[in-house]
Amino acid sequence: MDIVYIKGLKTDAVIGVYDWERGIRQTLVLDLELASDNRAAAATDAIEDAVDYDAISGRILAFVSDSEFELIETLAERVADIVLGEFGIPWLRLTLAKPGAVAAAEDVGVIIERGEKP
Ligand SMILES: Nc1nc2c(c(=O)[nH]1)N=C([C@H](O)[C@@H](O)CO)CN2
Repeated sequence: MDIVYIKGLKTDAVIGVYDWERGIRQTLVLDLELASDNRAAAATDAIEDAVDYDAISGRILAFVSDSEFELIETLAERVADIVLGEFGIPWLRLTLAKPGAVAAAEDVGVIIERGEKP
């Protein structure tokens, strides 16, 4: 199994459980590891045969920046659903960080793995 990855994908959204969080936008940072078989793309040298990290990044940014969930768990799950369902990715590991949420921590977040490893 090969990996195509996206690291440090940053945007902001309305996210949080507290009242004061519902009226502001906060930074979110995503890292993704996407299962792939890179040999097909390498053989043809064609983007159609590759896991297109640019297309996936754009879709995620559009979704996250429009979202208004309370929990980062919910947002992470929805992003995983989109990537698995719309891009034919069989397995992923997704890290969603909310830097600044805990003042004394560098960042906090969740890590999920979804799908089946090929
Ligand atoms: N496991 C989680 N814990 C907390 C979350 C969350 O989304 N998942 N959110 C908050 C608050 O919104 C926090 O980010 C405010 O600083 C607290 N704990």
